[in-house]
Amino acid sequence: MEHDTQARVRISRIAAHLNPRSDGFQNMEEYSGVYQLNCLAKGASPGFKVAILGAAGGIGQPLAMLMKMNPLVSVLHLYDVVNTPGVTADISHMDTGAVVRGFLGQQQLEDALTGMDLVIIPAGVPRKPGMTRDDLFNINAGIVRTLCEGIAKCCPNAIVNIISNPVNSTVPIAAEVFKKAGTYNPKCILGVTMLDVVRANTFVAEVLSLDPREIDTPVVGGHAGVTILPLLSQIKPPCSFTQQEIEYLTNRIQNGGTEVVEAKAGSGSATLSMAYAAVKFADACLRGLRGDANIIQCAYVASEVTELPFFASKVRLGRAGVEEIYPLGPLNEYERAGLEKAKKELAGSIQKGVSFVRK
Ligand SMILES: NC(=O)C1=CN([C@@H]2O[C@H](COP(=O)(O)OP(=O)(O)OC[C@H]3O[C@@H](n4cnc5c(N)ncnc54)[C@H](O)[C@@H]3O)[C@@H](O)[C@H]2O)C=CC1
Ligand SMILES: O=C([O-])CC(=O)C(=O)O
Repeated sequence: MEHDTQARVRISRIAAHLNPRSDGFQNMEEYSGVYQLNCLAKGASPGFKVAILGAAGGIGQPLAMLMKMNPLVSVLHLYDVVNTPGVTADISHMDTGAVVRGFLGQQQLEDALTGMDLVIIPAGVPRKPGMTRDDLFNINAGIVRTLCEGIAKCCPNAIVNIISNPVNSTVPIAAEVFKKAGTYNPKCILGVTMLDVVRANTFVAEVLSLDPREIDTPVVGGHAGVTILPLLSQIKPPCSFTQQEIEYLTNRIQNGGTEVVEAKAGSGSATLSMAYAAVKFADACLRGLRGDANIIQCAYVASEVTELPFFASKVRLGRAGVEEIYPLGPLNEYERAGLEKAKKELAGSIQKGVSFVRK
């Protein structure tokens, strides 16, 4: 009995230390037992602190699970406006190093963000068949703005990975929010276009009967329709295609998201492949933060590669976030024509995002 009481006191102290405002959970009474035991079971291992905003969603849940498995993560904060107690309790039982804490609702956003090194944002509504990514703007623009206001206040130096669509506009929205707050660092805000690269590698490997893990396809521009521009002429190792294969691959990569939206027939868009891509990208950001050399990925960032203020291209990730942005390299005629189409659409999406915050 005596022993039990002492153990309980010790557990509460550790829980309070790890999450001093844990009483914010709406269902904390039922939840606290699970949470506190979890905290006692694990100590924080050395590594990075990562928050996922939208952690209870279709992308958020598998993303949270995969980040819990990442040895570079010591603390994982799961934030959403619904269901985080359940998701947190569930994921916290995984016997990996990261300590998991859940945060529910706007009043806990600041606690979720304080001290974070990397913030990943998959919050917002997904597409249904017949919609474009831009059709999500009206709802998702406001969500991303609010979340970025929190980041600008609580962890202005964190690297931010933006998944919420339309990425072509939500990244400019984030930049404007940070500018308003006086904490804008263009090296830290990255639109996640990794799924386009993942798809490109998969589809190219299918066409050439190769292992997708051996293929590295740069995909530049943005993340919607014609703004997704795969540079098949620059694949490593070099590959050659017929014109018919080039057109098939470009079209399939540009419409990969729609392919999934239609197959899911109203129940959402890509979640599992997106979580995989998001973790691949987040892991690259963390390895960059750790100081690993030569971490190069495609991302949609503030850029001078074209005349547009934002553009996706290969970037080198490091301790400061985006440390170098690579030029597009030599394009063939087909890619040059694609670039012109991409830039035209991107210009409008960027302007729409900027005006949303400035208005
Ligand atoms: N960048 C990319 O390559 C991709 C982007 N996406 C986008 O990711 C977003 C999320 O997709 P899913 O996870 O499938 O949607 P979902 O609807 O399954 O999950 C979204 C989650 O966001 C949460 N949420 C809503 N408002 C919030 C707020 N203010 N703060 C925190 N959380 C909030 C919801 O409660 C929900 O749990 C969509 O906008 C989708 O278009 C999806 C696939 C690929
Ligand atoms: O297509 C969508 O709406 C989701 C997305 O961005 C993708 O799967 O690439």
